Amino acid sequence: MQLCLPRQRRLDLSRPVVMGILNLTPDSFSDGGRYNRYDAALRQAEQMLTDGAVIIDIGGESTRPGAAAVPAHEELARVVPVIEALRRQFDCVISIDTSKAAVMSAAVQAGADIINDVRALLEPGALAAAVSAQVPVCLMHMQGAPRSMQQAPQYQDVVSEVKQFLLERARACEQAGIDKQQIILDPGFGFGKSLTHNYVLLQQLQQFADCGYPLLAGMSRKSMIGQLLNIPLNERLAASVACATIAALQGARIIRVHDVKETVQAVRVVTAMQYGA
Ligand SMILES: Nc1nc2[nH]c(SCCc3ccc(S(N)(=O)=O)cc3)nc2c(=O)[nH]1
Repeated sequence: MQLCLPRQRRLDLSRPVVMGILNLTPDSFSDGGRYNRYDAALRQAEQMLTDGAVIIDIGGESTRPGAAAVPAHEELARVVPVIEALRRQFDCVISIDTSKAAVMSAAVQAGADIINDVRALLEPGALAAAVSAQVPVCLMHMQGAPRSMQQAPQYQDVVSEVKQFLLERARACEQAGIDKQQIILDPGFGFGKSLTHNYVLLQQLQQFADCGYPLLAGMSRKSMIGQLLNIPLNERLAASVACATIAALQGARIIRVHDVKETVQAVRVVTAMQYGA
């Protein structure tokens, strides 16, 4: 299980790897101007790489519940300079967390290696942009849109409906010319799912891992932890590591987290148990 990256590089996914989250939205950095945010972002990326992150996931538009849309020019201004700097300074894998075709193209041009789209390439021009970019793509399930997705999530059978959506999107990508080996699937924890929906997806995660595509799981600090334990964002480390461990045990190959150091340690324990110390 390998992804083919630009510049003849490859990413081996025969074991789970940790993806560190680099949020470039203004609300995610204690305020300072654009340069302070840029500088802080590079320092945070370096720390995550030191802590063992294999992929840095860069996002310029918040997709948390209730988030407002960000215009393409603003998203570009946030992500392109950071991708260029990371590409110059580190030999890491960079993913761009975006749904906009223009941002996908510019980000890959600037040095991004993977397109991570929470809208599964359904936005106008996104599929064509991903095909042209010739990079791996992560297709994630979301019910509704960030502004309203958590108001009343509804499913007859959350596992089969999410799985069916992902397989349909994967087929569309393959028919458009994206190689099957370049497609990653993701059930989208917290994106139009109730607490119960999230835990049923987590309980049945092996079914997604068995679909024939590498699986990405992102539960770090999300409401499936906050609502369950009634604790604030900065107290969700232990339960986030528990979620990461459970996902790795069920075959997830990319674990998307804020707390890289602790998650790398937990994933290392899982791989020692599964494949030998
Ligand atoms: N592939 C992939 N990309 C992602 N990008 C993000 S940003 C998280 C936005 C958010 C925050 C909080 C909640 S909530 N209501 O569960 O607390 C939902 C969504 N996440 C993911 C994810 O999972 N996969």
